[in-house]
Amino acid sequence: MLILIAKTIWLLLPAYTPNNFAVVFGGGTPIDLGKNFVDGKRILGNGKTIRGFVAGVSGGLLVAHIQLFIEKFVGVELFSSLEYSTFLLLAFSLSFGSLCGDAFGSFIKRRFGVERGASFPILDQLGFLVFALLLASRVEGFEKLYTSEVIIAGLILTPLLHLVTNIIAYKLGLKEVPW
Ligand SMILES: CC(C)=CCC/C(C)=C/CC/C(C)=C/CC/C(C)=C/COC[C@@H](COP(=O)(O)O)OC/C=C(\C)CC/C=C(\C)CC/C=C(\C)CCC=C(C)C
Ligand SMILES: Nc1ccn([C@@H]2O[C@H](COP(=O)(O)OP(=O)(O)OP(=O)(O)O)[C@@H](O)[C@H]2O)c(=O)n1
Ligand SMILES: [Mg+2]
Repeated sequence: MLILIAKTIWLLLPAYTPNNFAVVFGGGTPIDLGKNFVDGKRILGNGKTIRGFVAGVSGGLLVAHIQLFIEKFVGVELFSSLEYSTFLLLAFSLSFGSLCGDAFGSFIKRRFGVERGASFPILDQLGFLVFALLLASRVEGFEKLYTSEVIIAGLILTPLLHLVTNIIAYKLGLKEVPW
């Protein structure tokens, strides 16, 4: 069970850490350039910035490469079981998909009139992961690594990890809210 948990977190880190890097390095021009949707509300809001998106995807790719190095060092064969080009596509799909899912979550929250920064349970905790996995599922060899056990474990673990890391971020003064 512990192996499955560690394997799941390991395999999902390239989808998790973009959110962390976005918090740390985000800010500046919003992705929606401050514009409103047809309903008169912001498209995404000020919580989704271009710098946060770019830093987040880059951070996810960086973490994935550190993981690849660690795997080769300790002799674990997960990401390192893939051709490098396939690994790169998988890491990019997870990172890019994660922040696209995060942005889509913001789009939905704005449509419901939920203020930027307000909590929207389930969507906040899982939206990014669903997008990341959907995009990554198109990559050859995905199902070899992301088995149904890993995906189910990820869907259960992620809300808990999301809560814990948001509380850590709030305590570190990186976020105004602990969610
Ligand atoms: C390279 C390797 C091997 C590991 C690097 C992992 C890494 C860089 C972890 C840092 C993640 C962390 C704990 C950050 C805390 C402070 C911080 C910057 C938080 C900011 O993010 C908060 C929040 C923002 O998301 P939001 O926009 O949706 O509100 O982040 C959301 C959290 C998630 C999406 C899930 C995050 C979960 C993790 C990053 C997993 C944490 C890793 C462990 C508990 C260690 C387990 C590792 C192994 C090998 C089993
Ligand atoms: N593409 C992104 C995603 C996140 N962030 C930064 O990370 C913080 C936390 O992200 P999140 O909780 O997803 O955004 P919220 O501020 O809660 O905005 P929303 O209500 O739209 O989710 C954001 O405030 C923002 O500073 C960013 O700059 N760019
Ligand atoms: Mg939020």
